[in-house]
Amino acid sequence: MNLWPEGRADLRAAILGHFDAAWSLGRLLHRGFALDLGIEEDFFDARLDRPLATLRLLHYPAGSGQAAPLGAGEHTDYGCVTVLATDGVAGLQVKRRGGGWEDVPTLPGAFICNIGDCLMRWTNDVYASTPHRVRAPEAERYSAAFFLDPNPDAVVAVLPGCTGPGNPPRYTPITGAAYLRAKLDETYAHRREPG
Ligand SMILES: O=C(O)CCC(=O)C(=O)O
Ligand SMILES: [Fe+2]
Repeated sequence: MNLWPEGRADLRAAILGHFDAAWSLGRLLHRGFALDLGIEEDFFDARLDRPLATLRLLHYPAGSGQAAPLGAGEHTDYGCVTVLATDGVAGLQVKRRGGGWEDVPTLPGAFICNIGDCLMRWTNDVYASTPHRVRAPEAERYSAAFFLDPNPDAVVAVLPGCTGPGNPPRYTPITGAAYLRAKLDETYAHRREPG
């Protein structure tokens, strides 16, 4: 559900416009992924046309001197791909496969695109979701993260080119809706525990 501030129709239009643009970019990226994975270029189109997508608008207060060292702890995103726009204030770091954190540079006009856990599952770990975190920024920081999960009824089953002799599927097929529900249950399990 969207809650909009009153009297700011311009904000609503800008945010909905950004949502649509990020969604289009996400689908376009999937055309590239499909070509890379050796499947039909439009394979993901019909699986991302009613997606479980979220645009999260984030604000990090200036953090230097605060007790909490991080703006966001280490995590991977759940979905297929995340399209992130930032205001250019540094803070985001990605973890290299070999370990070690690296600052993500700001390129004016560019988005930061992260592979998420769902695409990792779909590709049988051929693509890896990127662990990342946000350092408490020196200055106030704004970002907008668009998370693209598949359609609720899309079946996320290991893609044909990502499995074969000696490389069995590591995951069972699951619908987009069941996948996201399981991820959210995992994340918020502590909230349901008694006490
Ligand atoms: O604010 C950022 O740069 C990243 C935010 C993020 O990783 C997330 O919301 O999942
Ligand atoms: Fe993230």
